[in-house]
Amino acid sequence: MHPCLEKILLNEDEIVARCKELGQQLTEEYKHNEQPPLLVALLKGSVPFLAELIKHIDLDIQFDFMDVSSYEGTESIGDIKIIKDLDCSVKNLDILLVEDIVDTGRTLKTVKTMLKNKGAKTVRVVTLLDKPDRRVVDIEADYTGFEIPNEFVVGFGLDFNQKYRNFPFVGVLKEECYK
Ligand SMILES: O=P(O)(O)OC[C@H]1O[C@H](OP(=O)(O)OP(=O)(O)O)[C@H](O)[C@@H]1O
Ligand code: HPA
Ligand SMILES: [Mg+2]
Repeated sequence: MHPCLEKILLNEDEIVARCKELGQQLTEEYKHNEQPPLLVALLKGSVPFLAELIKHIDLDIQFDFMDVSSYEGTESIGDIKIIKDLDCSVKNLDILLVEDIVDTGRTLKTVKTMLKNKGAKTVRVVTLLDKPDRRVVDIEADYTGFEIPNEFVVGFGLDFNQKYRNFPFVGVLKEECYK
């Protein structure tokens, strides 16, 4: 195991199995919709989750990316910066926002409001991880892979200072590696 890891919280098989369940659930939820949803994934953390999830959605979906940033190291800085906006319009579309983690909830709340203000018909959220103990704004995902305790996690897209996103599992970072 990597020397900066305390433990593995979710292994690859568990994550893939949960993505399959979520994909099947989303297929059911949207299959009678007028139009398939546009998946909007937030760079960079949600990329591995998006890649796994879409294999299991049996609909003619499309996806696009936004890049917003609010973290320096392990600290949420509160102020959400847009680094890259969507390439396409969301007007009258059913949007499924794809996140790796909902932590304080600030990113999700801000992006959800932005998409609604741009005329999205509906905005729902699917997240791989939810850390409810850390929430500072009132927001919940519609579909959640796993609820996790209040520990700083890395892997499957999640980073510490841009590192460890490529781990095929989610692990807890040792405090001595970031404090
Ligand atoms: O609920 P919050 O406290 O807002 O935190 C969650 C957000 O923070 C992280 O993104 P970050 O801004 O670090 O960008 P990244 O995806 O490129 O790592 C993570 O990927 C979520 O998008
Ligand atoms: O626990 C986390 N790990 C990595 N990035 C994050 N962004 C919010 N929470 C986390
Ligand atoms: Mg991050």
